[in-house]
Amino acid sequence: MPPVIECRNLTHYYGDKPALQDVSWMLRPGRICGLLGRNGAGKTTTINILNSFLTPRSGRCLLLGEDSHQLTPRTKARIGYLIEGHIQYGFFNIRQIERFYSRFYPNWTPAIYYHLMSKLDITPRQRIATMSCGQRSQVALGLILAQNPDLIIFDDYSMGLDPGYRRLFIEVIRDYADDGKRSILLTSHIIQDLENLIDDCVIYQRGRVLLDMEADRFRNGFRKYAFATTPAVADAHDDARHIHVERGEKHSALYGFLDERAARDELAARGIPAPDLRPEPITLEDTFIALTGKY
Ligand SMILES: Nc1ncnc2c1ncn2[C@@H]1O[C@H](COP(=O)(O)OP(=O)(O)OP(=O)(O)O)[C@@H](O)[C@H]1O
Repeated sequence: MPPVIECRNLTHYYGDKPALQDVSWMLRPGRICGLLGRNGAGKTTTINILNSFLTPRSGRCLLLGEDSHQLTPRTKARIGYLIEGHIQYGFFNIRQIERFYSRFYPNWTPAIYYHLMSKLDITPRQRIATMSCGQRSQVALGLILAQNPDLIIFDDYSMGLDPGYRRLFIEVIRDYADDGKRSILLTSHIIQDLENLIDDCVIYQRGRVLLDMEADRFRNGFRKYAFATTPAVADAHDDARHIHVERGEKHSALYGFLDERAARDELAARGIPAPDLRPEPITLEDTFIALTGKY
């Protein structure tokens, strides 16, 4: 099966400042992919190329096999985007906007929309402009899901959502992709939300792909080992091998795709004694911070 999204050697500059440098990755059909990275890493630039707001300096993106800047109407109808700003038509209420949108989409499925709306604490006549930020996001989500797209791209869906709405959003997305036929790309800084959602992750760092792998390999393979700090311990970051040593006051840590034996060998090779080395549990967010840095 051909990829649903394919970014090929994307390079983009704003003036003479590089934002993306030779970035390549793909989203396979039926998968949920998290595009992650610290502030300014290049995620929105990529999304803007995908939705053809931006033309890259070089390289290209294919969406459902077509160039992202030359999508046919048929292919456009198979893609839903949730980008900042959500809904422009704030003067409608939820019923009016549903009727308005329904005319543009051949596969429109109102039940998906109204199911989600039934979970919101709003009155039927309430205008979208008077709803809270989180409620407007849910309306936007409902309007996208009702289009029944094969591919949905969410840029920073979590902005302004409280934990309850974030949870609802995640559950709705998971259910939507449950049949394994729809594909989803999302960006978010709330890494813990993605822990049990994403199948794949692509992590950017300063406009380059730092890591691109199945989330299970990432979740299960990346480990943290703690050991007592001694004078021999110094901070060290080997981005190419994804190995990091963090010196703490009393306890230090080694992070990497390493089993315990490889962790001992790694420290020994660095001249760091660690007789008390022990594995410690690690979350997806810890992993992200270990790989991309705290500051
Ligand atoms: N219109 C622009 N003009 C100049 N520089 C820009 C412009 N848009 C983005 N940049 C710069 O390009 C780099 C990548 O920005 P981008 O918005 O793609 O990052 P991001 O990963 O989406 O960040 P965030 O998580 O903070 O939204 C940043 O250094 C940013 O300052």
